[in-house]
Amino acid sequence: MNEKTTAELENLRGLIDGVDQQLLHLLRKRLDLVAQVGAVKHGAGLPIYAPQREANMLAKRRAEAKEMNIAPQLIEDILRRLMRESYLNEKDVGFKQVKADLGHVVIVGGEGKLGGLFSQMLTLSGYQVKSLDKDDWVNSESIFDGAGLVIVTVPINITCELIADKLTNLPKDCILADLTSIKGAPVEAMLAAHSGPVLGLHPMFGPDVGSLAKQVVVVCHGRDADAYQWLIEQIEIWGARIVEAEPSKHDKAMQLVQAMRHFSSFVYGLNLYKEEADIESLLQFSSPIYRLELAMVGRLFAQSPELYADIIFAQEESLVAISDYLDNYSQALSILKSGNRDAFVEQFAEVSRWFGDFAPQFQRESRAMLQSVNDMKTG
Ligand SMILES: C=C(O[C@@H]1C=C(C(=O)O)C=C[C@H]1O)C(=O)O
Repeated sequence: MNEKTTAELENLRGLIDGVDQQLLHLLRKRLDLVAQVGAVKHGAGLPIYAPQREANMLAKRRAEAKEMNIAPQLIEDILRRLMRESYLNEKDVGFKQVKADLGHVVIVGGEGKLGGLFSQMLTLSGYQVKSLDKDDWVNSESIFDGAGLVIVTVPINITCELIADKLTNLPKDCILADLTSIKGAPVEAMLAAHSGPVLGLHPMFGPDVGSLAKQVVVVCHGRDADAYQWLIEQIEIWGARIVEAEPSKHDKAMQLVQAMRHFSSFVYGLNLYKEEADIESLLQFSSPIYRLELAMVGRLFAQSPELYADIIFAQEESLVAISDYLDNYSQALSILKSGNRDAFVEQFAEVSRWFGDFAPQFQRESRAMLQSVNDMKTG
Protein backbone atom coordinates (compact mmCIF):
# COMPACT_ATOMS: atom_id res chain seq x y z
CA MET A 1 0.00 0.00 0.00
CA ASN A 2 1.25 3.49 -0.84
CA GLU A 3 1.99 5.86 2.03
CA LYS A 4 -0.67 8.56 2.43
CA THR A 5 0.15 12.03 1.16
CA THR A 6 -1.35 15.43 0.34
CA ALA A 7 -0.61 18.03 -2.34
CA GLU A 8 0.94 20.35 0.24
CA LEU A 9 3.15 17.56 1.57
CA GLU A 10 4.27 16.66 -1.94
CA ASN A 11 5.16 20.29 -2.61
CA LEU A 12 7.32 20.46 0.51
CA ARG A 13 8.92 17.13 -0.35
CA GLY A 14 9.83 18.49 -3.76
CA LEU A 15 11.63 21.37 -2.05
CA ILE A 16 13.45 18.94 0.27
CA ASP A 17 14.53 16.88 -2.75
CA GLY A 18 16.00 20.06 -4.22
CA VAL A 19 17.96 20.77 -1.04
CA ASP A 20 19.25 17.17 -0.94
CA GLN A 21 20.40 17.51 -4.53
CA GLN A 22 22.27 20.68 -3.60
CA LEU A 23 23.84 18.67 -0.78
CA LEU A 24 25.02 16.14 -3.37
CA HIS A 25 26.69 18.90 -5.38
CA LEU A 26 28.36 20.19 -2.21
CA LEU A 27 29.53 16.66 -1.40
CA ARG A 28 31.04 16.32 -4.88
CA LYS A 29 32.83 19.62 -4.36
CA ARG A 30 34.14 18.51 -0.96
CA LEU A 31 35.33 15.16 -2.30
CA ASP A 32 37.20 16.91 -5.13
CA LEU A 33 38.94 19.20 -2.63
CA VAL A 34 39.83 16.21 -0.47
CA ALA A 35 41.35 14.47 -3.49
CA GLN A 36 43.55 17.56 -3.99
CA VAL A 37 44.52 17.41 -0.31
CA GLY A 38 45.45 13.75 -0.89
CA ALA A 39 47.76 14.71 -3.76
CA VAL A 40 49.40 17.49 -1.73
CA LYS A 41 49.93 15.15 1.25
CA HIS A 42 51.34 12.50 -1.07
CA GLY A 43 53.89 15.03 -2.34
CA ALA A 44 54.79 16.36 1.10
CA GLY A 45 54.77 12.96 2.83
CA LEU A 46 52.14 14.00 5.37
CA PRO A 47 49.86 11.55 7.20
CA ILE A 48 46.39 10.95 5.79
CA TYR A 49 44.83 11.58 9.20
CA ALA A 50 45.22 15.03 10.79
CA PRO A 51 43.60 14.85 14.26
CA GLN A 52 44.31 18.47 15.24
CA ARG A 53 42.85 19.85 12.02
CA GLU A 54 39.78 17.65 12.57
CA ALA A 55 39.34 18.77 16.19
CA ASN A 56 39.65 22.48 15.24
CA MET A 57 37.26 22.10 12.33
CA LEU A 58 34.67 20.25 14.39
CA ALA A 59 34.85 22.82 17.19
CA LYS A 60 34.30 25.70 14.74
CA ARG A 61 31.44 24.01 12.87
CA ARG A 62 29.76 23.06 16.17
CA ALA A 63 29.90 26.68 17.35
CA GLU A 64 28.54 27.94 14.01
CA ALA A 65 25.77 25.33 14.10
CA LYS A 66 24.73 26.55 17.51
CA GLU A 67 24.52 30.13 16.20
CA MET A 68 22.26 28.86 13.42
CA ASN A 69 20.06 26.90 15.79
CA ILE A 70 21.27 23.57 14.45
CA ALA A 71 22.17 20.79 16.89
CA PRO A 72 26.02 20.76 17.06
CA GLN A 73 25.96 16.97 17.19
CA LEU A 74 24.22 16.92 13.79
CA ILE A 75 27.05 18.69 11.97
CA GLU A 76 29.60 16.67 13.95
CA ASP A 77 27.99 13.37 12.89
CA ILE A 78 27.86 14.47 9.25
CA LEU A 79 31.45 15.71 9.20
CA ARG A 80 32.77 12.57 10.88
CA ARG A 81 31.07 10.47 8.24
CA LEU A 82 32.50 12.71 5.52
CA MET A 83 35.97 12.46 7.00
CA ARG A 84 35.72 8.67 6.90
CA GLU A 85 35.05 9.07 3.18
CA SER A 86 38.04 11.40 2.90
CA TYR A 87 40.43 8.74 4.19
CA LEU A 88 39.28 6.39 1.42
CA ASN A 89 39.54 9.07 -1.25
CA GLU A 90 42.92 10.36 -0.13
CA LYS A 91 44.22 6.81 -0.25
CA ASP A 92 43.56 6.50 -3.99
CA VAL A 93 46.40 8.86 -4.89
CA GLY A 94 48.92 6.73 -3.00
CA PHE A 95 51.30 7.59 -0.19
CA LYS A 96 54.72 9.05 0.13
CA GLN A 97 57.43 6.38 0.10
CA VAL A 98 59.55 6.90 3.22
CA LYS A 99 62.35 4.50 2.27
CA ALA A 100 63.05 4.76 -1.44
CA ASP A 101 66.25 2.67 -1.37
CA LEU A 102 64.71 -0.42 0.24
CA GLY A 103 64.98 -3.62 -1.75
CA HIS A 104 61.67 -5.31 -2.43
CA VAL A 105 59.23 -6.48 0.24
CA VAL A 106 58.29 -10.13 0.68
CA ILE A 107 54.98 -10.95 2.33
CA VAL A 108 55.00 -14.54 3.55
CA GLY A 109 51.31 -15.41 3.45
CA GLY A 110 50.57 -12.57 1.05
CA GLU A 111 47.49 -14.30 -0.29
CA GLY A 112 45.82 -14.08 3.13
CA LYS A 113 43.49 -11.13 3.71
CA LEU A 114 45.70 -9.15 6.08
CA GLY A 115 48.75 -9.88 3.93
CA GLY A 116 46.77 -8.57 0.96
CA LEU A 117 45.94 -5.33 2.78
CA PHE A 118 49.60 -4.70 3.69
CA SER A 119 50.63 -5.57 0.19
CA GLN A 120 48.15 -3.00 -1.16
CA MET A 121 49.31 -0.28 1.26
CA LEU A 122 52.99 -0.91 0.50
CA THR A 123 52.34 -0.93 -3.25
CA LEU A 124 50.36 2.33 -2.94
CA SER A 125 53.51 3.72 -1.27
CA GLY A 126 55.78 2.80 -4.15
CA TYR A 127 57.38 -0.41 -2.84
CA GLN A 128 57.81 -3.52 -4.92
CA VAL A 129 55.96 -6.31 -3.15
CA LYS A 130 56.31 -10.05 -3.73
CA SER A 131 54.02 -12.59 -2.17
CA LEU A 132 55.30 -15.94 -0.92
CA ASP A 133 52.65 -18.55 -0.29
CA LYS A 134 52.50 -22.31 0.28
CA ASP A 135 53.40 -23.28 -3.28
CA ASP A 136 56.25 -20.78 -3.66
CA TRP A 137 58.81 -22.27 -1.26
CA VAL A 138 60.64 -23.99 -4.09
CA ASN A 139 61.54 -20.52 -5.40
CA SER A 140 62.07 -18.94 -1.99
CA GLU A 141 65.78 -18.34 -2.47
CA SER A 142 65.22 -16.08 -5.46
CA ILE A 143 62.19 -14.41 -3.84
CA PHE A 144 64.21 -13.50 -0.71
CA ASP A 145 67.27 -12.44 -2.68
CA GLY A 146 67.65 -8.66 -2.32
CA ALA A 147 64.65 -8.30 0.01
CA GLY A 148 64.73 -5.27 2.33
CA LEU A 149 61.71 -6.30 4.40
CA VAL A 150 60.05 -9.64 5.04
CA ILE A 151 56.62 -9.65 6.69
CA VAL A 152 55.27 -12.93 8.05
CA THR A 153 51.48 -13.22 8.14
CA VAL A 154 50.52 -16.88 8.32
CA PRO A 155 48.15 -18.63 10.78
CA ILE A 156 49.33 -18.24 14.39
CA ASN A 157 49.74 -21.97 15.00
CA ILE A 158 52.39 -22.31 12.29
CA THR A 159 54.08 -18.88 12.65
CA CYS A 160 56.94 -19.78 15.01
CA GLU A 161 57.69 -23.07 13.31
CA LEU A 162 57.78 -21.41 9.90
CA ILE A 163 60.10 -18.67 11.15
CA ALA A 164 62.48 -21.20 12.73
CA ASP A 165 62.46 -23.54 9.74
CA LYS A 166 62.41 -21.23 6.77
CA LEU A 167 63.57 -17.73 7.65
CA THR A 168 67.12 -18.39 8.84
CA ASN A 169 68.85 -17.32 5.65
CA LEU A 170 67.49 -13.86 4.93
CA PRO A 171 69.81 -11.11 3.66
CA LYS A 172 71.74 -9.78 6.70
CA ASP A 173 70.30 -6.23 6.72
CA CYS A 174 66.79 -7.27 5.79
CA ILE A 175 64.10 -6.32 8.33
CA LEU A 176 62.04 -9.25 9.62
CA ALA A 177 58.54 -8.43 10.92
CA ASP A 178 55.33 -10.33 11.62
CA LEU A 179 51.64 -9.43 11.92
CA THR A 180 50.62 -12.17 14.36
CA SER A 181 48.06 -11.37 17.05
CA ILE A 182 50.34 -12.66 19.77
CA LYS A 183 53.79 -11.16 20.10
CA GLY A 184 55.98 -12.92 22.70
CA ALA A 185 56.73 -16.20 20.92
CA PRO A 186 56.88 -14.84 17.33
CA VAL A 187 59.27 -12.00 18.29
CA GLU A 188 61.51 -14.49 20.09
CA ALA A 189 61.40 -16.85 17.12
CA MET A 190 62.33 -14.01 14.74
CA LEU A 191 65.23 -12.89 16.97
CA ALA A 192 66.53 -16.46 17.05
CA ALA A 193 66.18 -17.06 13.31
CA HIS A 194 67.55 -13.77 11.98
CA SER A 195 70.49 -11.65 13.13
CA GLY A 196 69.32 -8.43 11.45
CA PRO A 197 66.60 -5.93 12.41
CA VAL A 198 63.44 -7.49 13.93
CA LEU A 199 60.08 -6.07 14.96
CA GLY A 200 56.69 -7.47 15.88
CA LEU A 201 53.54 -5.77 14.62
CA HIS A 202 49.94 -6.41 15.54
CA PRO A 203 47.37 -4.54 13.48
CA MET A 204 44.38 -4.16 15.80
CA PHE A 205 41.83 -4.41 13.00
CA GLY A 206 40.53 -6.81 10.41
CA PRO A 207 41.37 -6.74 6.73
CA ASP A 208 38.04 -5.14 5.76
CA VAL A 209 38.77 -1.65 7.18
CA GLY A 210 39.21 0.14 3.83
CA SER A 211 41.58 2.70 5.30
CA LEU A 212 44.10 2.57 8.15
CA ALA A 213 43.16 6.06 9.33
CA LYS A 214 42.75 6.07 13.13
CA GLN A 215 43.37 2.30 13.37
CA VAL A 216 45.89 1.06 15.92
CA VAL A 217 49.04 -0.90 15.11
CA VAL A 218 50.92 -2.33 18.09
CA VAL A 219 54.70 -2.34 17.75
CA CYS A 220 56.93 -4.65 19.79
CA HIS A 221 60.58 -3.76 19.36
CA GLY A 222 62.94 -6.63 18.62
CA ARG A 223 66.37 -5.50 17.45
CA ASP A 224 67.97 -2.48 15.75
CA ALA A 225 65.05 -0.04 15.89
CA ASP A 226 66.96 2.60 13.90
CA ALA A 227 66.89 0.31 10.86
CA TYR A 228 63.10 0.00 10.84
CA GLN A 229 62.09 3.45 12.09
CA TRP A 230 61.09 4.30 8.51
CA LEU A 231 58.50 1.49 8.54
CA ILE A 232 56.84 2.96 11.63
CA GLU A 233 56.76 6.38 9.89
CA GLN A 234 55.30 4.72 6.80
CA ILE A 235 52.50 3.13 8.82
CA GLU A 236 51.80 6.53 10.43
CA ILE A 237 51.54 8.10 6.97
CA TRP A 238 48.81 5.53 6.23
CA GLY A 239 46.94 7.19 9.12
CA ALA A 240 47.39 4.53 11.80
CA ARG A 241 48.32 5.21 15.40
CA ILE A 242 51.34 3.32 16.71
CA VAL A 243 51.16 1.90 20.23
CA GLU A 244 54.44 0.56 21.55
CA ALA A 245 54.22 -2.37 23.95
CA GLU A 246 56.24 -5.04 25.66
CA PRO A 247 55.32 -8.40 24.07
CA SER A 248 54.30 -9.87 27.44
CA LYS A 249 52.02 -6.93 28.28
CA HIS A 250 50.46 -7.08 24.82
CA ASP A 251 49.86 -10.82 25.07
CA LYS A 252 48.27 -10.48 28.50
CA ALA A 253 45.86 -7.84 27.14
CA MET A 254 44.99 -10.14 24.21
CA GLN A 255 43.83 -12.85 26.62
CA LEU A 256 40.95 -10.53 27.52
CA VAL A 257 40.59 -8.39 24.38
CA GLN A 258 40.64 -11.31 21.97
CA ALA A 259 40.57 -14.82 23.43
CA MET A 260 38.05 -14.24 26.20
CA ARG A 261 35.92 -11.88 24.17
CA HIS A 262 35.71 -14.04 21.06
CA PHE A 263 35.19 -17.14 23.12
CA SER A 264 32.26 -15.61 24.97
CA SER A 265 30.76 -14.45 21.64
CA PHE A 266 31.19 -18.00 20.37
CA VAL A 267 29.37 -19.40 23.40
CA TYR A 268 26.64 -16.78 22.99
CA GLY A 269 26.08 -18.01 19.42
CA LEU A 270 26.35 -21.63 20.50
CA ASN A 271 23.70 -21.01 23.12
CA LEU A 272 21.31 -19.38 20.62
CA TYR A 273 21.78 -22.41 18.37
CA LYS A 274 21.20 -24.94 21.14
CA GLU A 275 18.17 -23.07 22.40
CA GLU A 276 16.92 -23.10 18.81
CA ALA A 277 16.34 -19.35 19.03
CA ASP A 278 14.29 -17.92 16.18
CA ILE A 279 16.56 -15.09 15.03
CA GLU A 280 13.90 -13.60 12.77
CA SER A 281 11.48 -13.12 15.62
CA LEU A 282 14.21 -12.07 18.10
CA LEU A 283 15.05 -9.29 15.65
CA GLN A 284 11.43 -8.19 15.61
CA PHE A 285 11.48 -7.81 19.37
CA SER A 286 14.99 -6.49 19.57
CA SER A 287 15.94 -3.24 21.20
CA PRO A 288 18.81 -1.38 19.49
CA ILE A 289 21.27 -2.72 22.05
CA TYR A 290 20.18 -6.29 21.45
CA ARG A 291 20.42 -5.76 17.72
CA LEU A 292 23.96 -4.45 18.14
CA GLU A 293 24.86 -7.41 20.32
CA LEU A 294 23.42 -9.90 17.82
CA ALA A 295 25.32 -8.15 15.05
CA MET A 296 28.59 -8.47 16.99
CA VAL A 297 27.99 -12.15 17.70
CA GLY A 298 26.56 -12.94 14.27
CA ARG A 299 29.49 -11.37 12.42
CA LEU A 300 31.79 -13.87 14.11
CA PHE A 301 30.01 -16.72 12.36
CA ALA A 302 30.34 -15.04 8.98
CA GLN A 303 34.11 -15.46 9.25
CA SER A 304 36.57 -18.32 9.21
CA PRO A 305 36.33 -20.83 12.10
CA GLU A 306 40.07 -21.49 11.72
CA LEU A 307 40.90 -17.81 12.23
CA TYR A 308 38.97 -17.69 15.51
CA ALA A 309 40.29 -21.07 16.63
CA ASP A 310 43.81 -19.73 16.04
CA ILE A 311 43.15 -16.60 18.07
CA ILE A 312 41.43 -18.42 20.94
CA PHE A 313 43.95 -21.27 21.11
CA ALA A 314 46.99 -19.00 20.62
CA GLN A 315 47.95 -18.70 24.28
CA GLU A 316 47.51 -21.35 26.91
CA GLU A 317 47.13 -18.61 29.51
CA SER A 318 43.86 -17.56 27.89
CA LEU A 319 42.36 -20.66 29.42
CA VAL A 320 42.87 -19.09 32.85
CA ALA A 321 41.17 -15.85 31.80
CA ILE A 322 38.26 -17.79 30.30
CA SER A 323 37.95 -20.11 33.31
CA ASP A 324 37.93 -17.09 35.64
CA TYR A 325 35.07 -15.74 33.57
CA LEU A 326 33.18 -18.98 34.06
CA ASP A 327 33.81 -18.82 37.83
CA ASN A 328 32.52 -15.27 37.98
CA TYR A 329 29.47 -16.29 35.94
CA SER A 330 28.76 -19.15 38.36
CA GLN A 331 29.15 -16.92 41.39
CA ALA A 332 26.83 -14.30 39.93
CA LEU A 333 24.37 -17.05 39.01
CA SER A 334 24.36 -18.30 42.60
CA ILE A 335 23.39 -14.81 43.76
CA LEU A 336 20.49 -15.00 41.31
CA LYS A 337 19.52 -18.52 42.40
CA SER A 338 19.48 -17.52 46.06
CA GLY A 339 17.09 -14.68 45.20
CA ASN A 340 19.41 -12.26 46.96
CA ARG A 341 18.50 -9.07 45.14
CA ASP A 342 20.40 -6.89 47.62
CA ALA A 343 23.60 -8.84 47.01
CA PHE A 344 23.19 -8.31 43.25
CA VAL A 345 22.62 -4.57 43.71
CA GLU A 346 25.66 -4.34 45.98
CA GLN A 347 27.88 -6.22 43.52
CA PHE A 348 26.61 -4.05 40.66
CA ALA A 349 27.43 -0.86 42.59
CA GLU A 350 30.90 -2.19 43.40
CA VAL A 351 31.62 -2.81 39.72
CA SER A 352 30.20 0.62 38.80
CA ARG A 353 32.59 2.28 41.26
CA TRP A 354 35.45 0.31 39.73
CA PHE A 355 34.53 1.47 36.19
CA GLY A 356 34.58 5.05 37.55
CA ASP A 357 34.60 7.74 34.85
CA PHE A 358 34.75 5.11 32.12
CA ALA A 359 31.13 4.13 32.80
CA PRO A 360 29.61 7.50 31.77
CA GLN A 361 32.16 7.76 28.92
CA PHE A 362 31.07 4.38 27.58
CA GLN A 363 27.45 5.38 27.98
CA ARG A 364 28.01 8.46 25.80
CA GLU A 365 29.91 6.49 23.17
CA SER A 366 27.36 3.71 23.01
CA ARG A 367 24.50 6.19 22.71
CA ALA A 368 25.82 7.32 19.33
CA MET A 369 26.32 3.68 18.24
CA LEU A 370 22.81 2.71 19.30
CA GLN A 371 21.35 5.67 17.47
CA SER A 372 23.07 4.65 14.25
CA VAL A 373 21.80 1.07 14.71
CA ASN A 374 18.32 2.56 14.83
CA ASP A 375 19.04 4.73 11.75
CA MET A 376 19.87 1.61 9.78
CA LYS A 377 16.41 0.09 10.27
CA THR A 378 14.23 0.05 7.19
CA GLY A 379 10.55 -0.67 6.73
C1 LIG B 1 41.20 16.58 4.16
C2 LIG B 1 42.14 16.31 5.08
O1 LIG B 1 42.43 15.00 5.52
C3 LIG B 1 41.69 14.36 6.54
C4 LIG B 1 40.26 14.59 6.31
C5 LIG B 1 39.67 15.75 6.75
C6 LIG B 1 38.35 16.21 6.17
O2 LIG B 1 37.70 15.44 5.46
O3 LIG B 1 38.00 17.38 6.41
C7 LIG B 1 40.32 16.51 7.73
C8 LIG B 1 41.53 16.13 8.28
C9 LIG B 1 42.23 14.90 7.87
O4 LIG B 1 42.14 13.93 8.89
C10 LIG B 1 42.97 17.39 5.68
O5 LIG B 1 44.01 17.08 6.27
O6 LIG B 1 42.59 18.57 5.56
